Amino acid sequence: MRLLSNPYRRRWIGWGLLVAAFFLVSLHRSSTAVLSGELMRAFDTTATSLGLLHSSFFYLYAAFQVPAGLLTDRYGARATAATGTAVMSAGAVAFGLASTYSVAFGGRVLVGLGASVLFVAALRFCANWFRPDEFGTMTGATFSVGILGGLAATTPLAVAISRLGWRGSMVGLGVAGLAAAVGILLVSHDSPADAGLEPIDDVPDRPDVTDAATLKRYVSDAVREPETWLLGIMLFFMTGIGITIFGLWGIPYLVQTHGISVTEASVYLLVGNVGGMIGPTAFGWLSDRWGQRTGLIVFSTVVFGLTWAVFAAFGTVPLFLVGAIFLFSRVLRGGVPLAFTVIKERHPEGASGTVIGIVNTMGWIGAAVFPVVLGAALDAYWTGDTVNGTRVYTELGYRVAFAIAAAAGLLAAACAILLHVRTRAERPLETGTDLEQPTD
Ligand SMILES: N[C@@H](Cc1c[nH]cn1)C(=O)NCC(=O)O
Repeated sequence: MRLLSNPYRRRWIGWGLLVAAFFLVSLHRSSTAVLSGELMRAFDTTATSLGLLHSSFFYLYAAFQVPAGLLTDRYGARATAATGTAVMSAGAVAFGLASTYSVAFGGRVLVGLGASVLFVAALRFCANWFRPDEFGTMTGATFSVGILGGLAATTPLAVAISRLGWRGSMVGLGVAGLAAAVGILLVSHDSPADAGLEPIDDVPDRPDVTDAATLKRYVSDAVREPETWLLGIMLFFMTGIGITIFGLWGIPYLVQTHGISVTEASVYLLVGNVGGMIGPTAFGWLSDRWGQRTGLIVFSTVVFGLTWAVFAAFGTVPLFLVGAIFLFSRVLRGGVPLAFTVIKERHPEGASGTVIGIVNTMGWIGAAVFPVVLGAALDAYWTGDTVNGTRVYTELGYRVAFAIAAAAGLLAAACAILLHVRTRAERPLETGTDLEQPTD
């Protein structure tokens, strides 16, 4: 019981439940790769209808980031996250039990809708329970849990499917999500005061909820601020290219240019994702210690652009270097989630969810756009070769795709540098005070 009545312990349990639900979001988001064969057999789908089932999640997720932020600020992180987790989990159960494609599609739509609130709600919770000089670490740690959820959608999900079947696995994830929803409702209160607890030292007393008229003003203030667009455009490139290469074209590139198996290729992506888990938490922690945000974002965007420039320049990079580059570049890219910390710190406390939702939207629009852009580049250099009906792309095609990724990285770096220069004159993060200040 002391666990729940001590605000310093309670905040970790509340956050743990929220990120457990966010872990499920990431798992569902990436699950179609492993589920695809089963779904084709169960519903006799074409590649197009399977693609629709997969991509509908991303479109819904992107479209609902702003409403998710508004709901979180208006009704609180607890109510919004518990409802979202329950909707997502009911969708997973419906998906697992579906007897037709339409029911499965409806279930997947519910999963996407419910899932869309959890990242924003988890960060809004952190804004109310953690000090400003802890928020960078919490942003990074939340992001890292997202990467872990994506990892769970690979071999662990495949093992679960082989033991429980795809339907049993989906229903199981749904039941786990419903349990998380109940836990969030019981424990993840909007603030220490809302939970009836003593305040936490140096955590400013924040409004649990914001009224609708004030929220409208916050949205118009945010969209008029150039920094919002610089952060959003930077995330558009970074999330878009990252998700496209690590979620889609990375495996075909390794298989087709190095002649290795899909299983072997997936090990290199796994190594990259391990880096992707370490980087955000490490950079968040460093950022809080150093009182530095935008300089770290600049560093990460430059490393990102240079990484893809290496692949664009050399095409077939030796495999040991591929592993090393994937690992280190993903670690060093860990400064990017600080974008959410920066936007939160530029606006009033009651707008945290809304402004985080606004910039996150742009990242996920990138994730919808770049698979098509890089796919078109590969198709443009395709020479007509196929193996077992699958297109085999040329090394030149991959180099052009990587050159686009490098150019996207440079544009992201330009946004980050501009942001850094514009915000340099503002006061640095004051640690240990009850004031939140714009950083850098
Ligand atoms: N972990 C990220 C998603 C991501 C980016 N690159 C690979 N995965 C994340 O948490 N993004 C925010 C969200 O809304 O999921």
